Order: sequence, then structure tokens, then C-alpha cells
Amino acid sequence: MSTGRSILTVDRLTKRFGGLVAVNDLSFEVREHEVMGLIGPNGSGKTTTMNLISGAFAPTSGTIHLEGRRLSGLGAHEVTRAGVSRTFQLVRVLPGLSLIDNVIAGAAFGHKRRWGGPAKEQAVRLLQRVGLGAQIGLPVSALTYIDQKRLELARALAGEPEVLLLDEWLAGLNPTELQEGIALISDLRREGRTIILVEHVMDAIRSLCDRCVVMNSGAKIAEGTPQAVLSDPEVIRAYLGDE
Ligand SMILES: Nc1ncnc2c1ncn2[C@@H]1O[C@H](COP(=O)(O)OP(=O)(O)OP(=O)(O)O)[C@@H](O)[C@H]1O
Repeated sequence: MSTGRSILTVDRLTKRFGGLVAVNDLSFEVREHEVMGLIGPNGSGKTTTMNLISGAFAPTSGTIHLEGRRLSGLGAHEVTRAGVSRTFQLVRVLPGLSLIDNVIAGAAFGHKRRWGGPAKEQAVRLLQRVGLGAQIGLPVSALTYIDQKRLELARALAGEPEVLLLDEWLAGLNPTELQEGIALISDLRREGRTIILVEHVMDAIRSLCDRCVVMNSGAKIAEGTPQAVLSDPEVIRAYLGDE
């Protein structure tokens, strides 16, 4: 549960791609230990916002701070080091490395760095934690899609981030895997992680998020509990269109 203390602050963030304003004067705060859902229809600017927070893109204007430290302007590696780890909408694992080395890479480049024995022990623990205990010896190429997602999550956790960004981590899972995935994120929530979740699966949003920020055409159109925002007429209109 959230302590109410703000840990990540996004202030008047704007990102233009040529004439297109993908993120438009967006402000919100993420509180310690909360799961914040960043939701909205396709193309509303959610992934661009994640890319701005994680340092993949520099903002056109506006700032992002993590515990008072300015992140905007830092590169992706520096943002990871500062304490923000992410998973990607399209999974990015390192196919040439073993599962353990994939996770160790997350520790080596993460917020709290580890090497050698301690990094390996942590990697094994995290692989078990995300449900890959039985697959530890397999090559990455032998993993199913959900298992690659699990691996990516273990890698993101290995750096012990202050804030974890999950970009549609539940997308593309079958119904059984979806329930497993929700349970896994629910565990992370219970242990007090601070998470920003970009998600389209409404069941997941309802069961996992303490609060949601809703975007449409790059701008914030609502903010509040999942129950409140999902019954907001403007949000419903944004999802369903003017029809
Ligand atoms: N690198 C880029 N160059 C140009 N335009 C981009 C780029 N990335 C995103 N956009 C545009 O910015 C807008 C917001 O896209 P974004 O991917 O952030 O939306 P989204 O809410 O994550 O959508 P989805 O739910 O479909 O993933 C879209 O119009 C998209 O085409």
C-alpha cells in the first residue's frame, strides 16, 4: 500500500515528433509502494511516456524527477542506474546468453549493482520467483513467449529498482497465463514495489492498480481509482469514440 510519499514526479511533460504531439503537457506523481496504471486508447501516448521516463527519448519540454533527482536529460543507462527499470512492449531478452546471465546483466547495469557469486545467487532466486525455476538450464531460444516475459521481469527486478515500468507486460498471454501474470504482479505489489503499469487488460487494471492516469491524444483526461476513472464519461468516450 502506498505511503502517500511521492517518489516519481512528471511535470508538464511534452514530446513532439515533428508536427505530432505524442505527449502533451502531462503531469502526474507516483507514490511509494503504489501500482499506478497508465491507461488510454491506442496511440494516446502511453508508451512514449514510458520511453521518456526510462530515458529512451528526451522530452521536448517538461521534467521528470525520481526522489528529487532530475531524470529528464539522462540517458537510458543512467536512468536505470538511478533506479528505474523497465520491461518492453515487445520483449527484449539477450538470446546469446543463458537465463542466469540475462538476469545477471540486469544486476550489473541496475540500480544496486551486484557481481559474481551474489549476482548469480540473486539471479537463481529471481528466476524461481518469476516461475522459471524449472527452465534455468534451457537456452533463451527454447523459452515460450510468456517465459521470455518472465525472464525480462526477472532482469528488471535484478537491479532492485525504486520504480518498475511494465509496458503491456500482460499482452499476448492466454487466459491461464494471464491469471498467472496478474498473480505475479500482485505479489510484487504486496511486497511494496512501486510500479507504473501500461495495460489494456481491464481485469488487470481493476485488480492491480491503486490509481490510474488516463491519457487521450497525449494529454491526461482523468486520474483516480480504477473504479472512478473507468466510470468517467470522458474516459468511456475516449475508449469507445464519439459514437
Ligand atoms: N518514434 C516515433 N516517431 C514518430 N511518432 C511516434 C513515435 N513513437 C510514437 N509515435 C506516435 O506518437 C503517438 C503516441 O504513440 P504511443 O505509442 O505512445 O501510444 P500508446 O498509447 O502507447 O499506444 P498503444 O496502446 O497502441 O501502444 C502515436 O500517434 C504514435 O504514432
